[in-house]
Amino acid sequence: MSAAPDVSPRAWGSFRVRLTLWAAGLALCTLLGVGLYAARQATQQRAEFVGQQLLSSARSAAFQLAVRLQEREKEVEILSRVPSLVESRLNSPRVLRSLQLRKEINDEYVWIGVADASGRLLNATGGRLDGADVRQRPWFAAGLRGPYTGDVHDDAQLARRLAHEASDSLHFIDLAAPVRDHDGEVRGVLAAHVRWQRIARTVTDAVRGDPAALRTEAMILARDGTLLFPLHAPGMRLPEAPGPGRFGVQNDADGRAYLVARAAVPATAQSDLGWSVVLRQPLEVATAPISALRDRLFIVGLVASLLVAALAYVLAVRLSRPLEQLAAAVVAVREGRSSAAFPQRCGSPELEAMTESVRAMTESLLDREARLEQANAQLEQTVDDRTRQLSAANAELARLASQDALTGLANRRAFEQRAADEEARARRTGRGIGLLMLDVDLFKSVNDRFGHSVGDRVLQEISRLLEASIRETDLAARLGGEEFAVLLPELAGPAEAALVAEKIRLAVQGHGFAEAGHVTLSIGVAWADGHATPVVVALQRADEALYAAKRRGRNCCVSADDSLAG
Ligand SMILES: Nc1nc2c(ncn2[C@@H]2O[C@H](COP(=O)(O)OP(=O)(O)OP(=O)(O)O)[C@@H](O)[C@H]2O)c(=O)[nH]1
Repeated sequence: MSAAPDVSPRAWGSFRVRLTLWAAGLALCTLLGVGLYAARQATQQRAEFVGQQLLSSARSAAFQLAVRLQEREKEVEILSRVPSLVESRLNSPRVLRSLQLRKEINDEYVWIGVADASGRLLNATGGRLDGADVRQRPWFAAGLRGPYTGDVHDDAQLARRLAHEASDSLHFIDLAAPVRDHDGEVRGVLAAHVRWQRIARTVTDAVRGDPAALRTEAMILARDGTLLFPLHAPGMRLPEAPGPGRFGVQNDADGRAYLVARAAVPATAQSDLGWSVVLRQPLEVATAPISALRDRLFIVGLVASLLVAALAYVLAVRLSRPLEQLAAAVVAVREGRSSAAFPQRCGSPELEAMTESVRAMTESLLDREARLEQANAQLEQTVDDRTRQLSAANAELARLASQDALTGLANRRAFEQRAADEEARARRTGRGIGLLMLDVDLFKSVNDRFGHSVGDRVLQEISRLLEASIRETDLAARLGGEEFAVLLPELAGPAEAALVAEKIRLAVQGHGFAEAGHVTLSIGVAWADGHATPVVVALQRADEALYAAKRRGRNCCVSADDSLAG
């Protein structure tokens, strides 16, 4: 037999909690899934947008850097053609004055000097380099041929001589232009060293002005990809920097992700150094608005999930309550309680249909059970009746088995049974049993004269006389035909038995039979004490005494002892 289902409140509570958790979890997963997908898309678009902005800023910074460099190139080229340099001696104070004025106008120049065509420095701002041999300087050889712009280089010796010690001040750009006389003959070379830091700062200034460039780093790369600016890590290379005019996402050596945009610095009128400006911004900064949006979406999703959970709980309660009532009603029916109450309102047609079906099924089962109980009760009543009838029939059978049909007296079998019982009692009590054997005298003639039926009625009347003559504790029996016997238990002695016999004889003798007149009895009397004379023997003796009475002329009582004596 299968176990009954658990319909306890705990089970229903678990159902509600599970439904609520499923709904909340589903809502949270859906919202998070959609939110994360949307945030991912928005992050990509934001990165694209910011990348374009960075690229645009990089292009602008590269252009400004080119303009700045070109301005310096133009200044040196113009300075090489001023009248003082064309006309005066290159080592004259006038030339020095022109150089110094030029340097004072723009502090990007760290040094301006002029060398003669043989490579000897004749005049220079600061005066410390005068007379120096500059033939090995790249700017000198190039400056003899035409305007020259050298790439960024460090010059510790120059810096020391100019009393510059900061590392970012050790880097310079060399500009040079030939100094010609009116005939166009080269007289010397004008050279200027520009502080690279000042030139390069153009790109940071350009980026700093962009409010969107939060935590944006500006860099300048040489043609070979090495870092020219800033100079805190000279010689550094950006890993997989995008090509000029492009942007992308890169990780630095520490694994931090950056949006990187690279723009080529346009060539100036006299130089093409192959620089490029690189701007990079941490990806997390670039996509910070999306991250904030994602966080807000997460909170909104969480709140929405809680709302969905609350709604799901209300729904679960509404769904489970009628089911709970239905289950309780079914349990009440199963336990035979009369308090089974089916839910009245279920909230949905399906549940109401199911409730109605269960109610109808229950009523049908209860009706069948009642009818079965009624049938059982009827069956039990019938069985009881039949048992009673059977008991009565058995009792009747027992009675018939122990009773003489004609006279209603005990029959031989009942007499012998009773005699055996009394014999056992006599052995215990020591009181004897009187036994009488009786026979109707000349009964054949009664039959012959009045008919057999009159004879029967005579036998019946004699039986009543016998019963009337003895105690209730005595027993009269018809042994067969016209022969009777009487058992007289608990007598004091054989004399008492003889007295009873005589009493019976007199009663029959004195009785007037309606149809047959007078009838007499012959009676044999014997005594049983349960020890020396058992009942069987006493009956034998009584029978013999009866025959003795017959022989003496009938209508008399003969005791066994007398008969033996006679
Ligand atoms: N009506 C009637 N007669 C019976 C019944 N049983 C035995 N008898 C008759 O009783 C008679 C007995 O006769 P007997 O044995 O000759 O004895 P008796 O005529 O009584 O003579 P004694 O006993 O010598 O005095 C028989 O005629 C039996 O038919 C009975 O149940 N009813």
